[in-house]
Amino acid sequence: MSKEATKDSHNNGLPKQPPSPSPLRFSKFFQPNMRILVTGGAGFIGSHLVDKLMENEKNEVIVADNFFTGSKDNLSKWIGHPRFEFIRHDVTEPLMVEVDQIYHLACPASPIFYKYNPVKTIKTNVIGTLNMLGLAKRVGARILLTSTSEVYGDPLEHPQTEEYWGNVNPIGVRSCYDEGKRVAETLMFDYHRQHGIEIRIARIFNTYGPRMNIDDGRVVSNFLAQAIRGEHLTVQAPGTQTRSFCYVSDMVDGLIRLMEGDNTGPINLGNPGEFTMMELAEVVRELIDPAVPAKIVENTPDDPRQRKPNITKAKEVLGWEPQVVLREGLPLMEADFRHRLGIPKNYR
Ligand SMILES: NC(=O)c1ccc[n+]([C@@H]2O[C@H](COP(=O)([O-])OP(=O)(O)OC[C@H]3O[C@@H](n4cnc5c(N)ncnc54)[C@H](O)[C@@H]3O)[C@@H](O)[C@H]2O)c1
Ligand SMILES: O=c1ccn([C@@H]2O[C@H](COP(=O)(O)OP(=O)(O)O[C@H]3OC[C@@H](O)[C@H](O)[C@H]3O)[C@@H](O)[C@H]2O)c(=O)[nH]1
Repeated sequence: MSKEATKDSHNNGLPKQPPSPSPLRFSKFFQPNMRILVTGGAGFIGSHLVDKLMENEKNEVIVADNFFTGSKDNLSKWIGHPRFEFIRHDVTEPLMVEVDQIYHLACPASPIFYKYNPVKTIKTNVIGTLNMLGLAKRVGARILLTSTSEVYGDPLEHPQTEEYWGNVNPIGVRSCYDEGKRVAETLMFDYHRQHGIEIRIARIFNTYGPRMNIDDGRVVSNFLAQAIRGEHLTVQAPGTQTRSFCYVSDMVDGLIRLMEGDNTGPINLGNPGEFTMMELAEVVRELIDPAVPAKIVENTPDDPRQRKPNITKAKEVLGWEPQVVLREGLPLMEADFRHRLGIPKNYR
């Protein structure tokens, strides 16, 4: 690509050519085919993504994480591996590394954590994404943002397609997260149009699986931990609100396909199986302990009343659809939770 092409601010309305990869990425003795940065790689989805990327011997993986909700335990098997590197880093600060791809996941995802310090959450989404885009621009890397179904807010269109612009409260207690992700998407497209950065955007719907924080506060981890401990399940009112739950291995597969493919997105990634929270509680009771009751408790403001992805686009452009249904995925997560809680099956 000529320098002129990058300078051309008109370019017939088309995005600019992507910048060339930095030659500095070859600066080490080991020359991977792909040097990949995963921000938020010590978290739930990030650590499963790292496991999958590390399966490919030609990949070198660098994780940057500040451990706000992530944990070293999630990456323990890779510490010391020659193709793996960990950097304790907050994405609200600039990062200088030479990489080919950036999976940008860093952001607290559970409502209790993202509401805990909302100013930090929005800084993470806005300044953190700006920093990662700046890095992508400097080194010529392709960058994938894990956006969220929360960009649809309390959706008036159901199921949600990527064309739906959403119904979001800009000043509510969830706005630091959902508006933060909306700005992050805007930044991604502005860098793409203005600087030719290669971007990918995944809109992730509720994802569950092993390694979620036990006290994460999200509904699947809460219900499982409660059922295993023999405590009542806390169904937040009214209990008729719906979500669609995707198993983490399916999500990781979708993210890698998106990164490797040609489509910028945004693309919905999620499992279209839709459940009310009452139904989810029933499935958990049935699988784990029918003796534990489900109780209705108070909800928090602006809780979306329904959510289900339309995944036609993911099927068409990525050849992707989830393989693991809820009744298969929950027992896999139960085994991990029992192990970590030290409560074997048939304990009580
Ligand atoms: N799990 C889901 O259901 C879901 C749904 C939609 C979108 N997502 C998105 O996927 C990504 C990962 O979610 P998750 O469920 O694995 O959450 P998680 O909380 O387990 O992981 C987030 C990781 O980001 C790190 N982090 C947070 N702020 C940071 C900062 N300022 N600098 C560096 N690291 C920081 C945390 O320490 C953690 O390791 C997030 O971007 C989230 O918004 C998740
Ligand atoms: O103990 C609980 C926790 C939650 N809930 C309900 O379960 C539903 C799901 O709540 P969660 O906290 O698991 O997650 P939410 O769907 O609200 O948000 C999630 O959406 C997608 C991602 O971006 C994030 O992971 C997170 O923001 C809500 O209706 C909530 O009211 C319960 O009934 N009981």
